Amino acid sequence: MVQGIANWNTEQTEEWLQSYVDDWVAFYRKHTTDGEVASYIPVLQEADPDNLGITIIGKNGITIRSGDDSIPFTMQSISKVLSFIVGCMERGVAYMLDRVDVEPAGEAFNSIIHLEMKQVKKPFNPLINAGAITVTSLLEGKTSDEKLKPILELLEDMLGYRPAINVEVYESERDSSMRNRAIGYYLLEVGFLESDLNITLETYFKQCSIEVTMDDLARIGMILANDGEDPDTQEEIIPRQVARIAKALMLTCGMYDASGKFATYVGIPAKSGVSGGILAAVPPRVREEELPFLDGCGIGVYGPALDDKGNSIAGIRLLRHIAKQWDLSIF
Ligand SMILES: NC(=O)CC[C@H](N)C(=O)O
Repeated sequence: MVQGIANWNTEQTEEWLQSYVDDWVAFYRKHTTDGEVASYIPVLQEADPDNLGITIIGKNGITIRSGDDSIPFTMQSISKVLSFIVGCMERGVAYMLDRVDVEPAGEAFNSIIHLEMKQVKKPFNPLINAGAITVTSLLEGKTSDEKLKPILELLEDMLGYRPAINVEVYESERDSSMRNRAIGYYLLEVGFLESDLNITLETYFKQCSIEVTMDDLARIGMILANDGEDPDTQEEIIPRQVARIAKALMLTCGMYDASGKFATYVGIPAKSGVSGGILAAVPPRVREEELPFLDGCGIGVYGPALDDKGNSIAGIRLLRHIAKQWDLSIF
């Protein structure tokens, strides 16, 4: 560690961190060839598999951006964190947790088997498709646009602008997602849905198609890391209890059936999506004095080449490296 860094100003610190991150992104970009872009939603196949980038937003406005940092992409499964948060804000935590469990499923994100085989009373968790579709059905509003509005408003509160829905991606998923329809029909049959199935699925496909950038994910991550408070304004955007449950879910279920490995080797609450995005929140804790500015930082990653679980292959390796180098694991 560099002597005296604790006394550096923001600019010096940024420069120092930036040089490391640039090297690491250049190195891990080569790893993108080990993965493949998602193809089951046809439009996602158009992404450039070589892309890799990261934004870190930390204390005192410290911002590190590296790699392909301005490419917009759709949230996909990352939106499940937001719909769950909005559900808790609208209905209350107890109402939501009565209807969706908080246990890792240990199956693929779009699995249906665990619902049937174990005859469960509620879906395993809000971050797999069965749970997320159930959560979407619990949101207030009669139309998909009414259900979606509070999600977009929450994003606007965090980001300072209201993100748009990528209509091409929405239509592509809507017209190809037989499996999500199958999950939806199963949920309907067992009585888990509280809204019309078609409206629920329409909302779910739209929330997955909300377009963001790595900077946006890093800001959301920073607010979650700080228990729902925007550290710049001290404003509470997400109730503390809800933000903490969201982080617990991200840590235990956020990377699908690779969540255990991610917790072990990276140790940061995170949520991925099949577009290649990763949202990560680094909760503050007592650290070596030299790196205080990374306490409570948010990280956004984009790398559309995925591993066989549906997580950004180079993105995960990059995060693992950064977490190790900078001691970011919460454990
Ligand atoms: N893992 C994901 O990102 C999945 C989201 C995608 N929209 C789906 O439902 O299949």
